Amino acid sequence: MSPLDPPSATDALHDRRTAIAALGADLRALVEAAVRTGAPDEVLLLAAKEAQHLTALLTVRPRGRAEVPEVDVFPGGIRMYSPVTGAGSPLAPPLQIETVDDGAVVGTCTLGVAHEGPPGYGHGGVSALLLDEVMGWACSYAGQPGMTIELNLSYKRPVVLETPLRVTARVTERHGRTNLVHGTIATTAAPRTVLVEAEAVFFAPAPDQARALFPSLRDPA
Ligand SMILES: CCCCCCCCCCCCCC(=O)SCCNC(=O)CCNC(=O)[C@H](O)C(C)(C)COP(=O)(O)OP(=O)(O)OC[C@H]1O[C@@H](n2cnc3c(N)ncnc32)[C@H](O)[C@@H]1OP(=O)(O)O
Repeated sequence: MSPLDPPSATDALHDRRTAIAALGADLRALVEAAVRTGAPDEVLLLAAKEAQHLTALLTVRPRGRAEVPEVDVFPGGIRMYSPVTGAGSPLAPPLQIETVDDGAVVGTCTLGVAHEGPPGYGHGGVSALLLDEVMGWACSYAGQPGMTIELNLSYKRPVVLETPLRVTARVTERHGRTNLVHGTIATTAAPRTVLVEAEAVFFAPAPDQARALFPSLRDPA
């Protein structure tokens, strides 16, 4: 099975993922509203109280720092709370891994004002986040899920907010457990005009290293 194919889910798992995604979508709308609001101070203070109430509501059986959520398929699969692809994460655009195009992994997303760097444009660190993720997927797709050990970016043109983006990555060379990966960000409307280009090195940990790094995984090998 390709790491891009979602595994079949039970009804309970499907329902849980659906509920997580619903909360994530509303939290993202809330974050975007919060960074754009012109509401008066008293409304901000009222919203802060409501946010405290929501935090208390959700602070029930929180998972441990390194615990892999039951709803996830790790590595190389669904990660509901990923800050990049996670449908349940208020931090994620979220980026959708859509297709494998001639050996390259392609993801799409649209950045909001919450991801702003220069006014009207995406933060350079957010571009790095998107590329790092899709480049990691390219390694998984090539059969070696790994961790980034080097990431170099060239920012050629600013990344416009509220514009559908296309992030691509492909493994260009493999040396043992090390993969060299090339990635780009463009708009979906002009996929040949590269806005950001990246070269990265990923390392696929050996089974012993993976066990030490991810002790909560059942079979990291
Ligand atoms: C189950 C597996 C799961 C995989 C994870 C899926 C994540 C999915 C999430 C995706 C999210 C997106 C992705 C993320 O966000 S990943 C998060 C960001 N990345 C990290 O946190 C990685 C931090 N680094 C490490 O933990 C260790 O370095 C690792 C574990 C990777 C290797 O450990 P260690 O160093 O002890 O192993 P080794 O001594 O055998 O070296 C191995 C080779 O690597 C070379 N080298 C090492 N470091 C560097 C460096 N800085 N620059 C250049 N090269 C470096 C080294 O020379 C050697 O090469 P060679 O001599 O063989 O040629």
